[in-house]
Amino acid sequence: MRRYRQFRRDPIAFLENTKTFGDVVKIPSVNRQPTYIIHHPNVIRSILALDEPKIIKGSSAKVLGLTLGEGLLTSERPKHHRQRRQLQPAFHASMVERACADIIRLTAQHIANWGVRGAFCVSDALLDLTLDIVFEGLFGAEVGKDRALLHEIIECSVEYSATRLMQAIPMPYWMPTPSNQRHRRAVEQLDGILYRLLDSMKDDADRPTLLSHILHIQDETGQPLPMEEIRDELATFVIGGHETTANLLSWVLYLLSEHPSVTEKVRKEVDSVLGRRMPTSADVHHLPYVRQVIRETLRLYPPAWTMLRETTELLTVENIEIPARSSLIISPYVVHRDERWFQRANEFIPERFDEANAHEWPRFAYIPFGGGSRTCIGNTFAMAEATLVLAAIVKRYTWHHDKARFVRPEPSVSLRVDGGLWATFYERAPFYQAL
Ligand code: HEM
Repeated sequence: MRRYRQFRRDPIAFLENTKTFGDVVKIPSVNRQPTYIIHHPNVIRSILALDEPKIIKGSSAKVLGLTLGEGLLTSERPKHHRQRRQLQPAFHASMVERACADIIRLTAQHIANWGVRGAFCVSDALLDLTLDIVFEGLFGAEVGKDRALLHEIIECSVEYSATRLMQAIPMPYWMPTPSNQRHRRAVEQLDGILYRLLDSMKDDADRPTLLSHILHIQDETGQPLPMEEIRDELATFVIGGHETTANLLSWVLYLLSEHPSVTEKVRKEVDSVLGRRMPTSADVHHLPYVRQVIRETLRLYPPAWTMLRETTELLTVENIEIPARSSLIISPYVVHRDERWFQRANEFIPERFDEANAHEWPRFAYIPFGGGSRTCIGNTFAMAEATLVLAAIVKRYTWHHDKARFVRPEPSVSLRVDGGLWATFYERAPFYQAL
């Protein structure tokens, strides 16, 4: 119980400390289900990719499922296989390319007044931007008058899920506790917004977006997906697809503000590639240093800081036996900072991702987007989005974060900046403001 309390108080420090006990560390059970913390890339590979038939998401998916239902993130086999097969084509490079136009337009609108605001919470501003990008870029719809309510609903359900995921024995969901009731109300409101969105999109389903792709999916008998399943996918993309990228961008802005020489290199690249013009989707692949900065930020502050699994059968890997019905915790945050795979692991060195350098780490030592059949379906989209948003910000502004506020990670469902990142932005010379 003492260990469990330590975990709840500071999960990241707890997970990091367990590294000193080995590559697979067993934590005694508080609910008759032993927990194993996994630190070795080979064991991670086995869990995420090689031994998938013995692994499920289990209770963590059930917790997130209270909000997301059985969408792609929370479903189990065989439903997950079918959903992945149906949804994968929507994430084709051509869809990402089409969405880039929305990303660039929305970024220009959202950042337009950052230079006259003084210090503000840029993490909140990024959440607002990435929410619009999911709605307009992926659904072809506007957030509209539901914006404030939607942020509130998402915050309520994320907080609720984060708390419940950390509880060894959570209160049953049917009990009318204040937090259960608040969560139920939030889910009802979310349903209202998503079903209204679906209603309004029926006549516009021919625009090539992720949403229209979902609306056109048919089963073997030619039937469309049930409305409840479409709702679950939309909830998954809204909640899974915006805070992760917003948090990533907050951490990028923080790290750049702390590392002026890296910022200078980024600025040089952005200025030389874009000159006076706006970024376009083609620039995503012509800004290699920007992408290295993003990859290195994903290493140090991976938004998905843990991945949770359960065994359904005995798993034997690297001579270690993990019994059936065990909980498994993989922490990209901890694995990414392991000196065995990354030299000067706690330092921000984007050059380690330079294509010219041989990447010497084992494949599953760098897993910001997971691995195996449950790899993030939005990874290409997220990388394109982060690259374009960062390029647009760098082109127009310099900034520094508020050093009076201590910046540290808050491990919620994804890895936030605790209290949000506060920063002041300054317009660069007009030549660079062509956005
Ligand atoms: C920086 C941004 C992002 C990060 C770091 C990230 C990370 C991840 C990770 C680690 C997983 C695997 C979770 C697990 O195995 O338990 C995942 C799954 C997923 N992500 Fe992302 N993600 C990001 C952005 C996005 C975006 C933009 C979308 C949607 C457009 C998205 C949609 C999903 C979905 C639907 C899944 C479930 C995939 C499946 O189980 O088949 N993510 N993400």
